[in-house]
Amino acid sequence: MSKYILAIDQGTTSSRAIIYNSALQALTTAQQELPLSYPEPGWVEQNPQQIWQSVLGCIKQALQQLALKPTDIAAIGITNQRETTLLWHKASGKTLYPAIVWQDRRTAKQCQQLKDTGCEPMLQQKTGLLADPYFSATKLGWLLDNIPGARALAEAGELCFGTVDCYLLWQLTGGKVHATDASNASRTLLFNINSQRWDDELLQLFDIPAAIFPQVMDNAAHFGITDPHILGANIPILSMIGDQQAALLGQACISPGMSKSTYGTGCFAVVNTGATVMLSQHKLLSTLAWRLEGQSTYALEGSIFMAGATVQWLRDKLGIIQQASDTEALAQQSSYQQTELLIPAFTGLGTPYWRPEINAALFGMTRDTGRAELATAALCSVAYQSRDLLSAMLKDGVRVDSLRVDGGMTANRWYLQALADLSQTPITRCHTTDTTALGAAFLAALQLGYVNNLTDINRIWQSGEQFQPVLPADSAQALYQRWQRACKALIALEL
Ligand SMILES: Nc1ncnc2c1ncn2[C@@H]1O[C@H](COP(=O)(O)OP(=O)(O)O)[C@@H](O)[C@H]1O
Ligand SMILES: O=P(O)(O)OC[C@H](O)CO
Repeated sequence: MSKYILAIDQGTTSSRAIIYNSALQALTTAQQELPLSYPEPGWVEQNPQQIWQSVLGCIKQALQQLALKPTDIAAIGITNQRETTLLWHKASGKTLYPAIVWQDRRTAKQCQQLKDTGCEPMLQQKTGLLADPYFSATKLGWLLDNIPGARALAEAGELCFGTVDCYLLWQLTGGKVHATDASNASRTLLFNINSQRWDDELLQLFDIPAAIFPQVMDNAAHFGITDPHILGANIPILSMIGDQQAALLGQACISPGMSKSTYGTGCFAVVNTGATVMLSQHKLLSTLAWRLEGQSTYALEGSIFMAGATVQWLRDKLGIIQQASDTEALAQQSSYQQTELLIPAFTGLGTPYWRPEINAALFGMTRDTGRAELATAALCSVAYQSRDLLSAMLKDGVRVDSLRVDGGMTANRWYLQALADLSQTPITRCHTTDTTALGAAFLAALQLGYVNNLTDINRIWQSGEQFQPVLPADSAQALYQRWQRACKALIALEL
């Protein structure tokens, strides 16, 4: 009998396929890096075919690594980078344009207009989100307005809109299923998280025809079966969930008040708020954590656009490191007290600033500034931004006493100590950095009946290393105040 679960984790910089046994132990991982392109300042795109082919390649490689046949897989679960927007022809499956990636801020002006015309409170009330180019709505509007003929085709019902989960489902089912899940839908700025529907008033506001929208399903459901031409078997797809919500589940944050922070390309701190939507007064996002059997669990989220991506910038643009892990040894040669301070607003600033038009800046350079100081500034910038998120949560009445962390950047022990020190918060690393895939696999297991309910995740989650703050609180406070002054100065510059 087939009993393995295959989780697809389609992240911003890489795709992964992980095969789990029925006890949800990860047996093998296959991974492929994915490039991003930056065709104009502020634009971030990805090739949809490359996304799909990398996923397919990883699935085949993972099966090969365990010498399994596709028929050995009982179910597939999908988790993905969220908000990234695709538009394709219903008949051919051909995309009309590259995927517009979540970090893209080409629609900053439209979002400013929404703010100027006083729409933001209504947007927040309906969707839990804010008027920012991060979300899918204005990206989709841009596609319809800028690709010749797209709007007419959309109105005629000949196009499909989808985020990456939806696009992968379409590909895996051979173009038979156009569906998304509630957690991904909740990141589009078009989905009403109270009524759990695509919102007509929002579709009108953003001028988007209803005909292009996918069906919205629970996070554990029968989404479809794989086309046998693709993998050589009919495998059911039984879960889909946005990567940050998947990590919340994979980190066993299933009770209200529990929180995690994932450090991949960006950083996303998410706290479970239970069955009620909690609207932030301090620029956090309210989002759907998951919907199971029609019952929604909500979350509060703080989003940082450049976490591990800042480390990639050191590698790919400055060329001062060979690989991301080199930052650890470099940072050991400097200290938090260094004068250099990096504000990595390479794709604008997210929570709590929401300033898509701001660019990055490096303050406090001296003649001695070198590789070590730049690496330290990069790592500390992610810790300071994390403190921004935790402070916003505290102002909203949510105290994070200790934080569960995961994601590629948490392989860096120096960074995790800096995070504990600069945020003055005890940090617990999960036994696996792949909590995202685990969340998706767990939901597929729930649908298969391998686990009974969400509390079973507590049997699977294991604590890894812990990091306690050792920097005195007043020193951390002084450093953080310097960070805040620098952010304020950069925003005030309006260059
Ligand atoms: N040892 C390390 N130190 C700092 N950053 C790291 C380290 N290892 C990986 N990273 C960063 O983690 C990110 C990859 O993490 P991952 O969780 O795979 O991201 P994503 O899912 O967004 O593609 C990269 O941006 C990389 O720079
Ligand atoms: O690629 P990640 O893991 O940084 O996640 C991207 C987020 O889903 C964007 O909202």
